[in-house]
Amino acid sequence: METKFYSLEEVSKNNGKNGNKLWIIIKDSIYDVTDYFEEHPGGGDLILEWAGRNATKAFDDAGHSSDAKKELKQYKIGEVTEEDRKKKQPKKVDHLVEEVKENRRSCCSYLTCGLCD
Ligand code: HEM
Repeated sequence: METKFYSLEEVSKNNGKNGNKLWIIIKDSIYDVTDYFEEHPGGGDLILEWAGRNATKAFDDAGHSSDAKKELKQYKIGEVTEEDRKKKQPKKVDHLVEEVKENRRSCCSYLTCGLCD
């Protein structure tokens, strides 16, 4: 079967919301996990969090078994266009908020280091 190519923008529309499909990207391949995510042994939320986005790192970090990697293959529907493979996907806002909170915390600990009572 011929490989279908989708842009990151098209993938991002398939975010599982408002009746849209739920697609995720793992290593430039696109997977339609609409009918799978609720059966996911690690819980549906873990997959939902990556809906319409690149889940490669999360998938690898979870240390999936070879069976899990085999299972993944059956959901493949296409690949990211050559053009878009080089593009970085925008970070999720939640992550940025967390980063800001972290920075603020280290700022506060600096101010309350005990030297300026
Ligand atoms: C279609 C995509 C995915 C498939 C087919 C899949 C499959 C599986 C399978 C079969 C397991 C059971 C353990 C194993 O065999 O490794 C598992 C566990 C797990 N998965 Fe996934 N997974 C997918 C996506 C993801 C994503 C995107 C994440 C992101 C964080 C994730 C996180 C985890 C975690 C943390 C566990 C461990 C759960 C536990 O042991 O309690 N998975 N997954």
